[in-house]
Amino acid sequence: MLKINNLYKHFGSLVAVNNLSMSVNKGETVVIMGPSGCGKSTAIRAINRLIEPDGGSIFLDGTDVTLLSEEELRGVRKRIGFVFQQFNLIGRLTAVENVMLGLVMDGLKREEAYEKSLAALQKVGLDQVVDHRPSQLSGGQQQRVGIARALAYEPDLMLWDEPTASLDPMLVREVLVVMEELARVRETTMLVVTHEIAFALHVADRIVLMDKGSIVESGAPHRVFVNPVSDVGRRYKELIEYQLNTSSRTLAGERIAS
Ligand SMILES: Nc1ncnc2c1ncn2[C@@H]1O[C@H](COP(=O)(O)OP(=O)(O)OP(=O)(O)O)[C@@H](O)[C@H]1O
Repeated sequence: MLKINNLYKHFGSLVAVNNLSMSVNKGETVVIMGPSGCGKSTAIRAINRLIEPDGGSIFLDGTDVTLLSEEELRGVRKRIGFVFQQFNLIGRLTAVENVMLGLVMDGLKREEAYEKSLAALQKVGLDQVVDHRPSQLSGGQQQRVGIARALAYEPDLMLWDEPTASLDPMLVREVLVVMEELARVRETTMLVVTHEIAFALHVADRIVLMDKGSIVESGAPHRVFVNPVSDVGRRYKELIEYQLNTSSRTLAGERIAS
């Protein structure tokens, strides 16, 4: 479905993505993780050329998107759903109107756009609030509208760039549950940039770890986090062990201060 070869991107003297090669098979959920600033967002944004790569190729179903004209790219972008950290909803439109907007602008009849949008909102569990405006929705619900907006296109590939990063921690779970369900159904191939370790451990088919613009290791979550071969992998392993250990000690009633 997606094959990236030797992707390269620099900003002035800073090399943000260096010789990155990876692939995602149809129906797979692949999670990219790594320290802040290691190039995850740059890499994922290069796939639909929100960021123009400086080198390498990106094949989506055999088509190299780096070679497409602006018009051809518009067609390909419809097959790629993108969920950002910011929801970017339009405040004066209702949830369903926010989802419909792109479809109508792309020439779909209003009724058809409405039906598709309702179905997408149902998939993210928002069928009860389709007429609410963003200000009437929680952050988690707003992000689910953002997800529905991408799903309404029935994309072949969904790209997620830290979809929970701007959410109140109490609302993160509801978005992760929606993502988990989409991964489970496997209609959509997913490439996810996230710092949510539990999601990566539980849901990813494969983890890709980056550091300083390059992939330092990749593999099944259990292998990467239990037997890491990179410094970044070992740091994640330590973090998981710390979180598990402190959570279980606290649940057992053991606390530093009482
Ligand atoms: N438009 C830009 N102009 C200049 N430098 C940029 C630009 N976008 C990103 N960078 C730099 O490129 C590097 C990679 O950034 P990127 O956002 O891809 O990292 P990231 O791994 O997604 O980080 P985070 O986890 O904090 O979101 C960083 O050093 C960043 O400051």
